[in-house]
Amino acid sequence: MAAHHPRESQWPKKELPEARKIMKQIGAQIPRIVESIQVDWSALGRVVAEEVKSSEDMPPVAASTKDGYAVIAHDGIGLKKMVGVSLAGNIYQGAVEIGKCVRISTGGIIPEGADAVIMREYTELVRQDQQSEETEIICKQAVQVGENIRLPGSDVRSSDVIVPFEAQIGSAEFGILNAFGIRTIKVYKKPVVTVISTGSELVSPMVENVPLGMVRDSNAPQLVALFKEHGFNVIDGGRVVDDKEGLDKKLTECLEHSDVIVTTGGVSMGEQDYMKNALLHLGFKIEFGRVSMKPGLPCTVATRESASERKLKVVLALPGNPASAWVCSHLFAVPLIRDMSGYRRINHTKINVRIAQDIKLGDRPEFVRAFIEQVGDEDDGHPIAHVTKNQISSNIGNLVGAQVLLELNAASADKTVVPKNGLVKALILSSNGNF
Ligand SMILES: Nc1nc2c(c(=O)[nH]1)N[C@H]1C(S)=C(S)[C@@H](COP(=O)(O)OP(=O)(O)OC[C@H]3O[C@@H](n4cnc5c(N)ncnc54)[C@H](O)[C@@H]3O)O[C@H]1N2
Ligand code: MOO
Repeated sequence: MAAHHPRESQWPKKELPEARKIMKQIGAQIPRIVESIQVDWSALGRVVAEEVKSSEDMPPVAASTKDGYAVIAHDGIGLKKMVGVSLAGNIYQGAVEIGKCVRISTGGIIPEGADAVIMREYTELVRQDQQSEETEIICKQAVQVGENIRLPGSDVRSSDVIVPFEAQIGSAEFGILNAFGIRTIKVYKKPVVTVISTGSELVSPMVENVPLGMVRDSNAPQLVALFKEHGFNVIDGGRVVDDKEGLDKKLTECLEHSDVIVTTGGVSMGEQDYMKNALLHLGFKIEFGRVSMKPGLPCTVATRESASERKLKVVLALPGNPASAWVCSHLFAVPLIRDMSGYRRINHTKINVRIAQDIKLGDRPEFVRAFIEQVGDEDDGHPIAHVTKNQISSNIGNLVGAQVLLELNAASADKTVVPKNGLVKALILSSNGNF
């Protein structure tokens, strides 16, 4: 059987920029879906599909920005009789007149007649009653009209935009939506992503004594976790053995409820690598079947038209090596899913870093896992990056602690090494939705 197995890949190697362009084109073909949700914790991280406007002024009335006394500015320094208190949540109903004041707390409503607040620190207590309530104070400093007062609408005016179209709901947006009592909001619906591990050697991570030749499935937990970190709607689709019928069945089953499927394993040259054929058999178009990058050479992406609201199903069939699956997920799956979820910025932020050691360049562009030294180089401000453990793509240890992916070119005739302290581009592996 193996003798008939091809000795060369039929899939042309795409250059990385071309593969990225194809991913963008796929994203552009998929319509974004709008849904209405409650403004509760589940709204965090969602992308807003409408411009949210305020319905009222904030603050609604003039309020104090300091703890002190509401006074009339031109009344000047000297003795003031205290006629009442205006605490946050407790309105003083009377009015302030010349020679009088009202004790006020930060956020308290400015009483009628008053046009300034003098801070407590610039006053002196003269008299108090038997209940220790202040009755007379001296203002030791003059105040200007409007001093320590927030005017109505000085924060937000009625009909101002409070959360812009396509903003992501983070703590600040969540806060302002709550400040205005907005209970429902239109957001982009998250695509459903299913992760499937393929491989006849795989056993559950729960297995204590793994038989020789078998391995615990770590790709599915790793990728489900990565997608959860990004706030995606992800399902663990389980494992399937390397077998044509089994793969067909599993993919067909998962396609029913998924917009995107991410599989690992079975995409290279092995005699049991059926994934590409399974996709072709299910009517998918292979958009690319190899990418000139390390790790991730056999990274495969396929699409098929669908009658669903997204109009297109996408399968990212990633290599089984743990580092390859993880890096390809960052580079291809995360930006596509972010795109489908309505994010404006879908790619990782790139920064320049200095490398802490010589790095030998390979025959393909390479994404090297690295961490950033806490204290940057104070001479020029570039963070210093240290490569994590042995970078071989079958290793899993090099992913632990990785904060950036160093983006290195392939070696050329005149450049085979990036020397220590050399500057290289690095992708920040933040799961922060703002990227
Ligand atoms: N003759 C060639 N051989 C290989 C080539 C090639 O071009 N010609 N490419 C190599 C590259 S590059 C990669 S990457 C791997 C990818 O192979 P597959 O995607 O077919 O992956 P598998 O063979 O199924 O598995 C590879 C490796 O990863 C382990 N694995 C798989 N799934 C999991 C999982 N869910 N959890 C943990 N570990 C997993 C698997 O046991 C294998 O050790 O192919 C090279 N070969
Ligand atoms: O490209 Mo593979 O992912 O190097 O081992």
